Amino acid sequence: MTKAEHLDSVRSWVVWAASLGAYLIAVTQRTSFGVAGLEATDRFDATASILATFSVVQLVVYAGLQIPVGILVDRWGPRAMITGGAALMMVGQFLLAMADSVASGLVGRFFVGAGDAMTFVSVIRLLPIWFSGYRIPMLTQVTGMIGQLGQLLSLIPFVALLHLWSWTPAFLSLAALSMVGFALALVLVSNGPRTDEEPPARVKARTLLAEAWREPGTRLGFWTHFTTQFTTNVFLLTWGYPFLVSGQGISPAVASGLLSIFVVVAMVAGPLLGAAVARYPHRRSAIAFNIIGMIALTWLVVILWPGRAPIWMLVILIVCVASGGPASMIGFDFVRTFNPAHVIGTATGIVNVGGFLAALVTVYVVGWLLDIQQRAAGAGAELYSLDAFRWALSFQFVMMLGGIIGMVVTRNKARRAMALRGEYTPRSQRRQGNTPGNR
Ligand SMILES: NCCCC[C@H](N)C(=O)NCC(=O)O
Repeated sequence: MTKAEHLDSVRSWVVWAASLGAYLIAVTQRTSFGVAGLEATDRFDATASILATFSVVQLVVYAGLQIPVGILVDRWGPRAMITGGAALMMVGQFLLAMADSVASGLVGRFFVGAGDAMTFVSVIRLLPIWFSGYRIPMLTQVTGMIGQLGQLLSLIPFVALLHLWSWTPAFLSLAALSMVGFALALVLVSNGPRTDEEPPARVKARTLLAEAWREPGTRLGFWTHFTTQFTTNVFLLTWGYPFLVSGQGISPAVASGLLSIFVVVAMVAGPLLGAAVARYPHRRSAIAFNIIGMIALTWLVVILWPGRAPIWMLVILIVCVASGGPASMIGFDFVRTFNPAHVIGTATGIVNVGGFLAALVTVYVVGWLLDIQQRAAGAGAELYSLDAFRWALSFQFVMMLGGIIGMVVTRNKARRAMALRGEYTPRSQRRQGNTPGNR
């Protein structure tokens, strides 16, 4: 069979580069409020919990919109969603630039979270439209990896502008940056040539969702994303820094250095995993299980370590936890290979909820476990003691176990479905040689 002419063409690379630019800009918008925490405290006269509300609103909006966004990507195509997302982020940052009360600031952040939620799923949806299958695992990894560099735009030029020009002009420049993302998507991104596989225009959202969810490969992707990604988010978004500084007694400067290992691991592990998945597509779940095993084992060692763990052990822990981010992209590869083209957006949205949902639950429960231990210990007890962290962070094992059970059950279902289609032969029935292997 000859491949379609548009696949892997110059146009494909242009579309990918433009959509990647729009995603990188979305990550900049996503991370900009986090680096403006002190200025936000002044501007809104806010307490720590009000400040945290801004992040929670954004995360809840992001996770809550993944499935509707996935359905809309399948209905309207990725281009409309990326341009729409950039427009919403532009409005959100403009509102935030002008906001002088917590309520108006939260409305701005709501728009930013909504626009951000529309971008990643759409960019991932473009890959099977424009590229041959063997390239997609690597491009998926590189998309995730380069997109995360948007965080550097927040950390360096945006922080500089904030100090140089103050709140309103700095956030207005972010609104202008979203305009660049909007123009890139409008001019250079295309949904590709029409194919016979496109659904009738008015297919019901419920039908798309049911079709995507019924496919065990989608649920395998969801549980893979859920289990691999959440420890990374929990560490980076909330509990890693206090655990290192207050629990393990590491200095703030060294703790920040340790957190930067996440960027290095993403850069190295992303392409390695992309190459491994492309070369051994039938071993994707085994790769994910191995990474989850390494994360669980290193957490167990650190939690059971008598006293404070040595720094080399903390480095090993962070390297393993950080590899969960790139490993989570395997979830999207399951979506691509198990689903028909017209539900890939919806299925990608479902999968992308996994890691963020697990992180939200874990962040909350770990905080609650720290609080109740402090209350139980009586007045004056330390909130962030090492022993309190040991118990609280052990909750991650519960989530990991739940995720692993989900992965095993859905993998077996996916294999059974494939066996019925003649695409998979169980190990026990495999004769040497040419039988389809496992997923
Ligand atoms: N190199 C790590 C990239 C992790 C990306 C992550 N798995 C993900 O799902 N991201 C969604 C997003 O919107 O950024």
